[in-house]
Amino acid sequence: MSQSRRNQGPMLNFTKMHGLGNDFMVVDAISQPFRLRPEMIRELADRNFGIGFDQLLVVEPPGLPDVDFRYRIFNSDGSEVEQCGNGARCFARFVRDQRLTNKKVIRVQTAKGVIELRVGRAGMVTVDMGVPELNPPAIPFAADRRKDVYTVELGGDTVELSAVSMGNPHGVLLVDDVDTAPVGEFGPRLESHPRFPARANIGFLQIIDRTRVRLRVFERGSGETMACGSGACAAVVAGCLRGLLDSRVDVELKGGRLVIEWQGEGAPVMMEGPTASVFEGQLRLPADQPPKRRKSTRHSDAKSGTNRQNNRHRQPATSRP
Ligand SMILES: N[C@H](CCC[C@H](N)C(=O)O)C(=O)O
Repeated sequence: MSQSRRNQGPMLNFTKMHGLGNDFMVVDAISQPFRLRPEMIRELADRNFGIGFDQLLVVEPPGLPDVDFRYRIFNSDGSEVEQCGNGARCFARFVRDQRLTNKKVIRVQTAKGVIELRVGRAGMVTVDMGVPELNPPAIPFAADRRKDVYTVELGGDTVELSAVSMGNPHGVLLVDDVDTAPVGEFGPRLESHPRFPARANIGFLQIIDRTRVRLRVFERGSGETMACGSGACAAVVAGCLRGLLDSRVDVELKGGRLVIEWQGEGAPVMMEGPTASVFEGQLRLPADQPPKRRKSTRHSDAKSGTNRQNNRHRQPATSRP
């Protein structure tokens, strides 16, 4: 066997998806061996030299009872994070497209808890994003007590922002017009501001009226994206805490619209929006990725009790050459 063949690892099947232009590489790590190092994720995320994506989403077998899958999320800088709202909707579509389940209500374990995904018609998915966390230590955000609006020193400037966790940390600033907001200047400086010890996603929120807003988000670990689902949730929470929004809000992002509902403190934030599957691909992993064979887990609908297997999308995971 040639040297080059010996240096080649297994093939990896993936699907490219997006939620309002926030785009993802999605991998079924149940049916095929998968393990990537952060530098490999950064290479694959590169829009010139790799596949190009904002986040990598990985489907794993559940680690908890009464949960269908585990959902791991990696930013384009290789960092693993706790939540991705647009990704959660695409996750629900992916596991059904790949016949890993035929359930319409899917429970998914993330690094920070369990979220419930409800598949609707025409690619629409509703996600229960959980109860927002507002206590500074849990966000995490450095503050001596919880406030609805904090003043943050930023070099010679000071900015007012709300701090919210949707499982992942967000800072939300009010702006008059998102088109002229200082996203490129303040985004990176606030993303890595010392008061956000785990860094943060930074939302720039323009209130149109009590039921409509516009939003741009400079995402932690990925930069400005076309849309941010958890950011839309955090922005509506911030607007409600300031008494500026009703409980159901249309959030206009660069890539399109999400509908966010929040009934107030202690209630979960509900997010509804579209999903899109763009293409399926294969790549060959480097040889130093020893396959960890997992037993294949097929999920069946509790009612039908049937397992549907689909090889339509997937080559059998190749063993090492
Ligand atoms: N950049 C985020 C993860 C992706 C969130 C976003 N794509 C969404 O739809 O919620 C973070 O580091 O917390």
